[in-house]
Amino acid sequence: MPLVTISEVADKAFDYIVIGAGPAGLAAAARLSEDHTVSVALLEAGEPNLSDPNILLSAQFGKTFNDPKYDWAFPIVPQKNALNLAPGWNRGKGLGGTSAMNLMAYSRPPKDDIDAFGKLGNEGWNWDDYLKYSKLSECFHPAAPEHAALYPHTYKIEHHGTSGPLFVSTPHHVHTIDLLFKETCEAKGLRIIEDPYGGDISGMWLSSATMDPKTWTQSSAATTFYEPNARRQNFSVLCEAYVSRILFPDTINNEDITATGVEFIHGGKTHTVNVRKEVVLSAGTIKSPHILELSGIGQPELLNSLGIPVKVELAGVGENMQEHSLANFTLEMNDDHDTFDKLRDEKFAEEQLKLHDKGKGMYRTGITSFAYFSLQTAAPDAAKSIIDAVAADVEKKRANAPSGLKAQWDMQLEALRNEVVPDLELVVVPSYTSASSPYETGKSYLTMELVAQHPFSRGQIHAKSANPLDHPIIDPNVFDFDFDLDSMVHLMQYVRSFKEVEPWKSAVSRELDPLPNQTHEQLREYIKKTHVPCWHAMGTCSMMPRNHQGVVDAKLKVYGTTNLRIADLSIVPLNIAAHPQATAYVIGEKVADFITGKSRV
Ligand SMILES: Cc1cc2nc3c(=O)[nH]c(=O)nc-3n(C[C@H](O)[C@H](O)[C@H](O)COP(=O)(O)OP(=O)(O)OC[C@H]3O[C@@H](n4cnc5c(N)ncnc54)[C@H](O)[C@@H]3O)c2cc1C
Repeated sequence: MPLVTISEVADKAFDYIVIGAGPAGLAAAARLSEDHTVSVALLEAGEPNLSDPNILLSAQFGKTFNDPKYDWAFPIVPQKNALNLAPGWNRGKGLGGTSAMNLMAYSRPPKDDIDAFGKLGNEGWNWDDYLKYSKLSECFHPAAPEHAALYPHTYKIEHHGTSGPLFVSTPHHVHTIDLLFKETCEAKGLRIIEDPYGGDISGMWLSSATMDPKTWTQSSAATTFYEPNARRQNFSVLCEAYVSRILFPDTINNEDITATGVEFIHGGKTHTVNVRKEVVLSAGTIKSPHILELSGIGQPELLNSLGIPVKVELAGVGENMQEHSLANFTLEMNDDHDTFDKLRDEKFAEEQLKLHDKGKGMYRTGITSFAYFSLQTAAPDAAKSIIDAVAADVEKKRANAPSGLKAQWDMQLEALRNEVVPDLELVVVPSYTSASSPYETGKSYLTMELVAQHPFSRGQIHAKSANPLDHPIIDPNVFDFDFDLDSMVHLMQYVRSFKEVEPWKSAVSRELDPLPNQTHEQLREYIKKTHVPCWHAMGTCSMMPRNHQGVVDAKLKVYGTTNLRIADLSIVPLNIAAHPQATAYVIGEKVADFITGKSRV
């Protein structure tokens, strides 16, 4: 059914109600509505934003940032371990959720990271199962001949789905810089990965992107799971429907409670929609715990203090939040490369736009070069003492930590000692981002993004008040463990050592940010001052046993309820070494099977 109006939803009843149209929510809703005998309503707070060139056209990264039409732009609390700075959190609003504002990199985590979910007490969660579900969504396209001629693309077709609805293809890329990075990584002794989508990502590889290879436009959850199914009569999608809470009966006894419907705000008025079978909460890592708390599910002390009647006591709601922090390392290059910077020239950009209409030009460009490796690779001499230091820190913090967190930290320490599991990431962004030096026309720049993958620090997201329109209080608590900062400094020193080898040595003209020859201490300050979130927060409704401070069980059912599930990145209990959209799609695919009780893999 095309987008519906309020009169088709308010006071009506549906078999399933899904809250939030991100990759997980839309995948779940679309899969459930494949059964024509059931009715599915999806409520999304944002606008449809369909066919919007600000979203669809690639290589204009950041175009939708901080614009309230597309972005929640959540504020966070000042970070005490990072100079009290508070870099805001972008999150997508509208059909497609954050997949409609993301940078399109498509990556899967390493096998160990997914197997870790199972080890935390979640039966049925393991790499083999993850890969099968991931392939269900994927429609993989190898590199076009014009790209394959310039760069040695490799892939293993057995790692890919070829008949799913999500286009995954090799975008146009800055092959001169991708080759430079590849050869430098080889010179540094890193492995070159033939295909990183089979659970082994340790080394350098070229990424695919969620991009339609026919139109060279962004494949978001909206183009993947909404548009092709928009005519289904049993699939009702209402936009600008801001969910304020999930409804339960007023009187409760000691039994698990059953959601009767959902309350939402549309056009300034509060409405209700009733549910016959199940509610799926897919409002993302920030808003899902918020909606749970507004509905009376969470920590009783907090809910009482806000005047929200307690329906289910669940200590883990809004806790265990883990975000990747990112720091930039900007370089000026000697030679001319086709970097995004060229699009700063309006005339050139206009020409490229015309070319895009013909399936050509720079507006097809994606971010493609990645490398993942262990701490031991980046800092062979210091790794042991760094790991001993974080182990000692964990020991100090254990006394006050819940049991689930202790189990996570133990697993993280084990993974850190295992040189096969990647801890650190480099992303090559062919663009200028320096804050300390002015941009010079005609020059080519490159930014290495540095990201630590498995932070030990844990943050929180909690309701600020009982008013659903108030943003929740977000405290990522970055660098609470010194390890999270220190490992990034070692990563930066490792990247700096690239200049000791060819071809990097001859290709880079100078380091802009941070300035050259800075000490370890100066780099710490640089990272504290300039770090930004990598937009990968997870864990606020963690899937773990209830007595380990879990919020959902292995079938994503919220503890203490009979018919409320959560399907989005908030359920991931331990952060993964990956950009997470592929995982959000997997969660949406899986929840549909949990609900129907029929496995499609
Ligand atoms: C700027 C940016 C760049 C990124 N780049 C990449 C990348 O290149 N590759 C990658 O893999 N990942 C990337 N990510 C991350 C990835 O896009 C997200 O992790 C993923 O979309 C999360 O999916 P989700 O379904 O959990 O939640 P979301 O995609 O966040 O979806 C949640 C949806 O719920 C809606 N919602 C929230 N509250 C309410 C409410 N009260 N009522 C109704 N609806 C509500 C939201 O509007 C949204 O549509 C990026 C993220 C950002 C912010």
